[in-house]
Amino acid sequence: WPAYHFEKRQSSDTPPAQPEEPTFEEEYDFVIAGGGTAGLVLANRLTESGRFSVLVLEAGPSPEVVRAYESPGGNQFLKGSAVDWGFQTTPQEHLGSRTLQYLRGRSLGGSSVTNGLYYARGSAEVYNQWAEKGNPGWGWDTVYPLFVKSTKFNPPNTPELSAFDQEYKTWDPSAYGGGPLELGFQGYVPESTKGFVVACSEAVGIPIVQDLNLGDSVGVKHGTATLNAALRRSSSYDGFYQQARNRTNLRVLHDAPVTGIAFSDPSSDNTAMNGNHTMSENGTSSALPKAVGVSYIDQRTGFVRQARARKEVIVSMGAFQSPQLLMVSGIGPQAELEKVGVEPVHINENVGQHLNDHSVFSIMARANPESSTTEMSSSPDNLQAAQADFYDNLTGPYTAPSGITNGFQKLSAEELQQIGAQAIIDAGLANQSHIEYLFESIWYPWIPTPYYTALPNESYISITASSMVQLSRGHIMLRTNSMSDAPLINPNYYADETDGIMGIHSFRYLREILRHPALAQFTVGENAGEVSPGPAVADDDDEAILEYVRNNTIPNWHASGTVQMLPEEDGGVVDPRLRVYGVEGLRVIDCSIIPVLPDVNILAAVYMVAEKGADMIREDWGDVGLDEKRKRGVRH
Ligand SMILES: Cc1cc2nc3c(=O)[nH]c(=O)nc-3n(C[C@H](O)[C@H](O)[C@H](O)COP(=O)(O)OP(=O)(O)OC[C@H]3O[C@@H](n4cnc5c(N)ncnc54)[C@H](O)[C@@H]3O)c2cc1C
Repeated sequence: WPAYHFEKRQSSDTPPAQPEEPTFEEEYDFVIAGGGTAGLVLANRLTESGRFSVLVLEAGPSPEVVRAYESPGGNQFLKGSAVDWGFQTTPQEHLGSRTLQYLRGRSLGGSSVTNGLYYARGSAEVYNQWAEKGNPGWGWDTVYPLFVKSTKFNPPNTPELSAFDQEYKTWDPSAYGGGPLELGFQGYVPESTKGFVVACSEAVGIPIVQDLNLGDSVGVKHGTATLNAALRRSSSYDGFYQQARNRTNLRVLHDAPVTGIAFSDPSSDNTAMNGNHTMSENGTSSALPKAVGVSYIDQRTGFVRQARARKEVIVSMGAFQSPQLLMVSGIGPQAELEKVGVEPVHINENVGQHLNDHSVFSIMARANPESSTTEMSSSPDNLQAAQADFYDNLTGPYTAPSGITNGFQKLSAEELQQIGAQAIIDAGLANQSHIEYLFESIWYPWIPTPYYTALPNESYISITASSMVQLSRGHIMLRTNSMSDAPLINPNYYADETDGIMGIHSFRYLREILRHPALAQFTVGENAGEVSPGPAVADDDDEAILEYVRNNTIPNWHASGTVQMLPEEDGGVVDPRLRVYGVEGLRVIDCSIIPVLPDVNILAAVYMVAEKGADMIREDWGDVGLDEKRKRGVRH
């Protein structure tokens, strides 16, 4: 087992280093920058065989500083907490210049610790497109076993299943394996949720299906959640990290933000931060600069440290900070690097570009208190009672997030053409689901709406639409050359006209779902209880509908594509083995590499990307035969 160098290599009797030469205090085979969803999957898989040493550097704390993360009902307390980055977008040109809060997990486990708990894989067609666009080995048939491998399904443990449970809490056991990520169903389900499922089916024609995780993403059913059998969140921290944490070849540091990547320079024998100079590890010269380590701040001591990666640096800092780290380290668009005075290592105009995301907007309706979970959060007493129910008996509304029952609708080619959305067909997005409908048993989202003010003595439900074929693209740009400053985040929602067409169309479908008697029976007042927008927006007034959509849009939190896996000439930053173009020894493995957004929420895809990334790294470094070892019962 290779020894680590935890101590400073230099002592008083060694000659001082050249000024531009980093002092690597530690050495590992792999250094992973970012201990989030993907980062901790990699940490687990790369230390599994015992052949490699791995350092994970995570900017945020342990998630246990915000214990609300573990309970489904505690989800409402995470935004703005110590485990959220507190990002804001730039003013959104097509949303009335609104600045949006953009949530991102900031702890070990990253956004898998703070997300909405919904788990689904999307359509086979999407992954087949990943492959067709120049990424062999990423088609559905190849990646499906990796989805299975990472997950384990927990059947509901309620002794007597309700009618709803029996009808809609369904799953196909063959779609899940014995992996560290646990899946199951939320506990408490308000009756209105069933109304939503039936309304999706009868009003909009979305089929009720047994399972959405088999490669066909069209359908509606009760959602699969990242919950364990005790209804606690299963994140990459709870699953992948806990399984691996005692391995002696894994070192995980939280409160350790990465500040830059060190590169070797093939034309020189030195190593420097930001790619100025260096030599490769074994002294051989290479045609390309090689990532040889990272710098980071150890926040427990306040000291800046530098860790050497003998084999590779892996960046897993998510859609905003992965491209930011590449850029401040010298890989990015020329103008962007020049703007902040970063010396280039490799100019690639695609870094930070092509930001692809889903956004949502909702309509809200007054509801019977028992059909909603509004009351749970309406007073400290109510919340304490709900928490007691959860922690003492595992019952009550705190056993559920506010909503993870979603329906996915596919529009026919004729319908897309008829509404003026030919661009979606042209973009190759005809054979997948097009609109996601989400049910929330509360007022959602939490932003103020100019149409109605939620009142403390009323209960609400909300139904939400999200286009799964959004064509607008945004970007990430640098504010400064420091990782301490948040990047400029511009998702650019509704820049593309077709997104507006889809918004108007899905608004009308939302109303049809709400007005269907199966759901309307749980509402209070006229117009199926609709208070936002209510009568201010007529069914046939496209302009007013679009205005409403623009006023109520927030992110669906699926930012991706800023370090796309595509040929460089087609907009790519990483190749099909997730290696960054133009340099050696550097991969990016997280949501930022996704080249075509899945037609669903993207957590499952991120776990799959990390599983595949780990497989490829092990293959490239000769760590094969793992399955053989498993068969022989070798344990690590
Ligand atoms: C509020 C919210 C709700 C969501 N809901 C759902 C859902 O219900 N279902 C679903 O499928 N998807 C959902 N998503 C999306 C999904 O959770 C994310 O796409 C996915 O978790 C991203 O994984 P990642 O590994 O790419 O990034 P992350 O998990 O965000 O990990 C990146 C990590 O890098 C760390 N980092 C950043 N900068 C540095 C630095 N300088 N040094 C060291 N570390 C750094 C971060 O702190 C973080 O831990 C949601 C996301 C959010 C934010």
